[in-house]
Amino acid sequence: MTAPELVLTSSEMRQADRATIENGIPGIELMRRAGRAVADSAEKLAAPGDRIIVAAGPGQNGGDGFIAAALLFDRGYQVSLGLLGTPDRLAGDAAEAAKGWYGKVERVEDLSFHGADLIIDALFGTGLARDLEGAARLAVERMNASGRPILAVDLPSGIDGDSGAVRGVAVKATRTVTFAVRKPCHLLMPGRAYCGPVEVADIGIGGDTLEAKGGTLFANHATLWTHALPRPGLSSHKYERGHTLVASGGATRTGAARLAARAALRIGSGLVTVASPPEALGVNAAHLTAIMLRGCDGPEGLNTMLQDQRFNSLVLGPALGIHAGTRAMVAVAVHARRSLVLDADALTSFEGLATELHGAFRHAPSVLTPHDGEFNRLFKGHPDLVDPASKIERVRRAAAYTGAVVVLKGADTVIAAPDGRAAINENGTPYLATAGSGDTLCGLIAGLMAQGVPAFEAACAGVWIHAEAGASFGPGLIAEDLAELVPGVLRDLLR
Ligand SMILES: NC(=O)C1=CN([C@@H]2O[C@H](COP(=O)(O)OP(=O)(O)OC[C@H]3O[C@@H](n4cnc5c(N)ncnc54)[C@H](O)[C@@H]3O)[C@@H](O)[C@H]2O)[C@@H](O)CC1
Ligand SMILES: [K+]
Repeated sequence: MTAPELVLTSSEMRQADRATIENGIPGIELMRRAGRAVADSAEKLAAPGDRIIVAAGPGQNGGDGFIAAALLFDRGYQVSLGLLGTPDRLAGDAAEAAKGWYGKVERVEDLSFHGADLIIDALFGTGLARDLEGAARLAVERMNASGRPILAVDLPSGIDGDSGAVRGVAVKATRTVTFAVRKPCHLLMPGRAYCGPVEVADIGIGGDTLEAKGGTLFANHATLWTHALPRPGLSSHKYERGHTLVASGGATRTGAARLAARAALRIGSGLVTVASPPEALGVNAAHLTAIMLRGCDGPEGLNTMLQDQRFNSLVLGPALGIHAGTRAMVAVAVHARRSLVLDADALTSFEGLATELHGAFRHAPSVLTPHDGEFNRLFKGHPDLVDPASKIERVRRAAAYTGAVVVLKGADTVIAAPDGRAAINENGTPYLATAGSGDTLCGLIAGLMAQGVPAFEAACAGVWIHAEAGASFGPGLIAEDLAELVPGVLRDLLR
C-alpha cells in the first residue's frame, strides 16, 4: 500500500537536511542535486538555445539557482543570472555553488525579464523571514509584470513556506520544483494558487529521516485513511454498522438535518434517525423514507433518547438555532459520550464561551467542523487560537484546546487531531460553496464514526469524499446531489 504523503514545515525540513548532512551527504551535494532538479524541470519549459534568466537570492535558494544556471548553460541555453545583494555576501554552500557559475553575475535590479523564454525564481525559499521590500519587492513585481513563464525554486519567492501567506508580494509561478516533500505552502491558500503544478524532486533525503523529523502533517489523500474505511462483509448486519442520530431544527428549518441524515445513510451508517422537535414532525415525516423519525423535545428529549445505547453517533448544529437550548443539547451529547459532530449553530451558540468547551470532547470521538467565521466567533478572546498566521497551527491548537478533531473548512480545509496529527485537503472545488454543503459533510463524518471509523480518519475521509463528490458533479451542484454522488466515490475507493 502507498504510504501517506508527508508534508514538512520549513524547520522540520531544515532538520531533515541537517540529519542527512550528518549522515554523510555534504550540504553542497544536496544543493547540486537540488540545482540539477531545477535544471531538469526548466528543460520541460524551454528548449536548448532559449534564453533563461535566473534571479538568485542571498541564501541557499540562490545557491540552487547558481547550480541550475551553470548546468543549463552547459546544456546549450543562453543563461543570464542576476543576484539580489552582492556576491561577497554569499556564504557556505551558496558561495561554493556560485564558484561554479563562470558567467557574469549581474545585479537583479539590472535584469530585463521581458526577453526571457523562461525565468527561474531562486530569490527566496524556506528562509524567507520578513515581508518583501525595496529591491526584492521590485524584482518580484518586475518578474510578474513580464508575463514570461516562471519556474519557482522550492517555492514562489514571497510566499511563506509554513502558512502559504503572501509576504507583501509573491512570484506568480508557472511551475514549482521542490525537494524531498511538499511544504505547507504548496497546499495552503493562497500559496497553492501561486505555485502552479508542483514537482517534488528526490534529492536523496531518506524516507526514515523525513518521517523522524516530520511525521505529523499529511496531504489528505486516501492513503491516509483508506485502511480505516468500513468494508461490509457478507454476514454484516445493519445493526453492526451503527445508528446515526441527527437533530433537526424547528418546523421551518428542517432541511439541514435531512441533508446530514441522507449523507450518513449513503456513507454506510446502518440506520439513521432524525430527532425532530414535535412541531416539525409533520414536515420531516413528509420528506423521509429510509431514514427514521422520532420526536425529541430539546435537551431533555435528547437525554431520554440517548438512554438507548444503540444511537452511537450524533450530529448537532445544522439549523438548530443559536441559543442556550442548543448549548444544553451539546452538554447532553458530551455527557452521553457518543461519537459527535458539531457544526454551525452548535458552534456559534458558544460564541465567546469557548472556555466551556475546554477539554470537553476528550472522552469520546468528537469532530467540530467550523468555517473561518464560525471558528473566529467560537474562539473569540483566545488570541493563541485565532492569531497564528498558519492555518495548521490554528487548527492544531483548537484541537488540543477542545479535545476534539477540528475541521477548519475552506478551499484548503485543514483537519487536526488533539494528538497533533494534521492533514491539508486539496481536492476541494468552488462548487462546494453551496447552501447545505456543510450539513452533508457533517453527515458523512458522523456516518463513518457510526461504523467505528476513528474521529481523525472519519473527518479526513469525510472531507475528501465530500470534495470528490462535488468535483465529480461540477457546475450546477446543489447540496441534495452530494449524498447521491457518494456511492460512486466509495466504489472507486473500495475497489
Ligand atoms: N541543505 C539544505 O538545507 C538545502 C537547502 N536547499 C535550498 O535552501 C533553501 C533555504 O535556504 P536558506 O535557509 O538559506 O533560505 P533562503 O535562501 O530562502 O533565504 C534566506 C536568505 O534570504 C534573506 N532574507 C530572508 N527574508 C528576506 C526578505 N524578506 N528580504 C530580503 N532578504 C531576506 C536572509 O537574510 C538569508 O540571506 C531552500 O528553500 C532550498 O531552496 C536546497 O539547496 C537543498 C538542500
Ligand atoms: K524561490
